[in-house]
Amino acid sequence: MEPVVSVCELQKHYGKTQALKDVTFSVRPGTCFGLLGPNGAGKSTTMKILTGILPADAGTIHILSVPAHRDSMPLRRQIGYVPQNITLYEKLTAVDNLMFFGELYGLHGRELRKRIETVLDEIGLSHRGNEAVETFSGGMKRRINIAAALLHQPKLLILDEPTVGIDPQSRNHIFEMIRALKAQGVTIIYSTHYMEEVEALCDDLAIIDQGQVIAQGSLRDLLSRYGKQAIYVEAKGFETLSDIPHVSHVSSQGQGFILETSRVMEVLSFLLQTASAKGIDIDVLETVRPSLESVFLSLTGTSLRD
Ligand SMILES: Nc1ncnc2c1ncn2[C@@H]1O[C@H](COP(=O)(O)OP(=O)(O)OP(=O)(O)O)[C@@H](O)[C@H]1O
Repeated sequence: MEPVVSVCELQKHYGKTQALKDVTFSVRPGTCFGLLGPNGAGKSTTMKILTGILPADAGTIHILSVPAHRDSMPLRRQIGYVPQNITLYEKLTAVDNLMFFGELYGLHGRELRKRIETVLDEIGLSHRGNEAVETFSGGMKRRINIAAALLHQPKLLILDEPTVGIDPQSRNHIFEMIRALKAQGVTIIYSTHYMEEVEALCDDLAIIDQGQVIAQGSLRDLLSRYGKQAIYVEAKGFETLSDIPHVSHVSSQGQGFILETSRVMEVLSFLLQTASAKGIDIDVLETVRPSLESVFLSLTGTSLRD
């Protein structure tokens, strides 16, 4: 199947800062594609170029098989974009805000009112539609922003870090809404620096760091290609166990340690035997499945949380 979005060798400078260096990726129809990277990696820049807000210095973009130009209005109407910063009129009600955004997309009258009802229901805020946005929590405002991007029923929804700084309830609503949209066939591009969000939502992803895509593929592929299996151990006196065979990396986590290894069974058996021989009490010993954290670490040598 033709990709919904294909981005090829995108480059962007801000003055002397090179924000994007040959960014290339493609997004399959009806999937949720994660753009994962730390602050300053180039996620927002990529999204702004995709939506036509910023020009690229070089590279090509095809959206729905059509070359995307900044002034291509018919194409832009197929895209819903939720920027990182909330853009709402605080004094207006949620419905009046949505009226304003709907009219920008060329919707009017009964059709617009119906769409407003539907999107408010989809984001779980029907009961607050007639209240001023200034009375809403940050998470509720973010949900209204998402609703605004959905009024014109885009085929492609682009969300730039939609869960930063919001409450867990709004985050759950956003997750549910993304899953429902995907089930309706909408293609989603979702940027985040939270790995657990990519693991929960995305089919495919590109890991972006310092303006470059350093890996991309399905979540399953990346985990099996780069993810490390590991063991978590909590034991008083564990530090006295040096030189555990087949362990490639040790890091502390909470009360215990994460030992990365490709030979889980051998390391488990070594730990049990040595602890018993040295009289060390093991409080917790469990295997840890490969995570995007370990993918990022093995690709960049640093943690995404640094
Ligand atoms: N308007 C601008 N002027 C100058 N430099 C910019 C501008 N916008 C972004 N940059 C720089 O470009 C690089 C990429 O920034 P971008 O905002 O795309 O990253 P990001 O991955 O979205 O990060 P964040 O999660 O912090 O939003 C960074 O080095 C940033 O400082």
